[in-house]
Amino acid sequence: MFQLHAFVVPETGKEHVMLTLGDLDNGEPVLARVHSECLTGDGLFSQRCDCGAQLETALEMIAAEGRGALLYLRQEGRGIGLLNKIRAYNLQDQGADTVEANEQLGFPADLRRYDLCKPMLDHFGIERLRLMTNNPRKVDALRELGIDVTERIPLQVNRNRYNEGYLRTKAIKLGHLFKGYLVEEE
Ligand SMILES: Nc1nc2c(ncn2[C@@H]2O[C@H](COP(=O)(O)OP(=O)(O)OP(=O)(O)O)[C@@H](O)[C@H]2O)c(=O)[nH]1
Ligand SMILES: [Zn+2]
Repeated sequence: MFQLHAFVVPETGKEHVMLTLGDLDNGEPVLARVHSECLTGDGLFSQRCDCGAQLETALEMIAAEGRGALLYLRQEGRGIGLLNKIRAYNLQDQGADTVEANEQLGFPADLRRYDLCKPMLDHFGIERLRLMTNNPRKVDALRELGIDVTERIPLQVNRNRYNEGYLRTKAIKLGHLFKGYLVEEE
């Protein structure tokens, strides 16, 4: 049984969520997922990304350990918002990849920030994480905030014919670490 905690950032009014399970402030590194909002994948079962399956698997892994945390950050579409992500999907349907589509809309490839993770984790006395992610830039961003990421745990799920190109672009252009793509697992 997870506990849900809601946070609000006063400057933006954005509401974020943290799901927790077990005793988190005993000093042992916490199995954690820092997940960015994806309404289409997380809520509407879209198969063109890996978000929904990653969310489900992360929660299953935390449940299996009986201890962990999931930070659900409301930065849809790598920070460009839902409408712009749908515009980006349209451009991708016309041949652009996920990075080119962002650029054609006038955005950088990834606008996300992870600053708010620090006060959310501090609230529970969590200092060290075993982070479930394929994204080394996420690990770096958390470390720069002073969060001790003791381990990166791969979260490679839901590769299918609809998201093959998307996952490949993430490996080649965004540095994600996937087995079986250009960039091998370290
Ligand atoms: N702009 C844009 N955002 C996308 C696209 N596909 C998924 N997203 C968003 O990307 C975010 C998820 O990012 P990912 O790169 O899949 O994953 P990550 O969180 O950086 O890395 P992992 O921890 O390995 O999952 C969510 O906010 C999605 O809404 C896309 O084609 N364009
Ligand atoms: Zn997604």
